[in-house]
Amino acid sequence: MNPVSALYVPGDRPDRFDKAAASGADVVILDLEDAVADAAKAAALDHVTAWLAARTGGPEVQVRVNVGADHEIRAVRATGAHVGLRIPKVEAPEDLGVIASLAQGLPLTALVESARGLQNAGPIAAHPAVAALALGEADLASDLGSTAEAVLDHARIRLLVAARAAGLPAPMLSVYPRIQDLDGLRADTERGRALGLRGRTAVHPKQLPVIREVFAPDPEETAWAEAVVAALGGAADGGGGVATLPSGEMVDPAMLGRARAILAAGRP
Ligand SMILES: CC(C)(COP(=O)(O)OP(=O)(O)OC[C@H]1O[C@@H](n2cnc3c(N)ncnc32)[C@H](O)[C@@H]1OP(=O)(O)O)[C@@H](O)C(=O)NCCC(=O)NCCSC(=O)C[C@H](O)C(=O)O
Ligand SMILES: [Mg+2]
Repeated sequence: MNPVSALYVPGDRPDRFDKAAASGADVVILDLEDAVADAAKAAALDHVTAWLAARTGGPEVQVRVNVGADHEIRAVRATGAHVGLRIPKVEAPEDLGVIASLAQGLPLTALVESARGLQNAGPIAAHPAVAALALGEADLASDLGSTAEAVLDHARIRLLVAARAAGLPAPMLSVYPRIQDLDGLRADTERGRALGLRGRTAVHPKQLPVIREVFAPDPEETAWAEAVVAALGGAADGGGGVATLPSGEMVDPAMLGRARAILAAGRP
């Protein structure tokens, strides 16, 4: 199944690393950036690298490094752990040159968190070291001076288009910082899902069940996808053709890609 949930844990809270790994999140993000005060950054890097070096299994892990902190990438690389690197505040593909060479093949998730980054989302996504895009909505709102839903939706859509045009997966949604407001989390996550984003990053384990529920395979969508594949199986492989579903909907190969993606996303 594609990852749909990720949990941030501050790098200076090693007491929480194992909890995060056992939380059921598909991805654990060890944060060295904004969740860690400047005075604690060196100790956080030590905690993160020690944990990575000792780790023997568990969910996918990413490390969010600081802007310009090449030594952090070197230190993570030196652990030999196969982790992803989450690169904050990427504004242009040139920002990734040195990082990509230091990363030596570790997959990069580029965080787009500014107007300039959003303008350059296409070229950033096309950088060969970039495996995924993600939006940093809090920083973006500060840069734009707007928290309007329409502005946020616009940013989400632009990021989705940039990612898909570069052949990358649909981005996950950014964090929802109001931890106690699970109804608000659900509503906002459903809005993001309807736009086409897939999955969400969390800041607290209690947010994970809501995220998982919103991104669970939708039985109606799955039934539609199965019907499309059943109706078009032979015709599409043979180069085209139309069919009519029992519901009366006309379908042709244009719908087959989406149907197959829905079925693939629900498969373990
Ligand atoms: C937000 C928090 C500081 C809240 O911490 P706290 O008040 O201590 O939480 P609780 O008392 O409710 O904790 C209950 C139990 O859950 C465990 N817990 C809590 N949070 C985590 C976590 N993130 N990972 C693992 N485990 C967690 C506690 O240990 C308790 O367990 P137990 O004692 O066994 O009952 C805190 O949740 C936190 O630090 N969250 C992560 C914050 C973070 O990383 N932020 C940075 C990413 S978001 C961002 O940067 C924005 C982005 O860049 C943008 O621009 O948009
Ligand atoms: Mg940010």
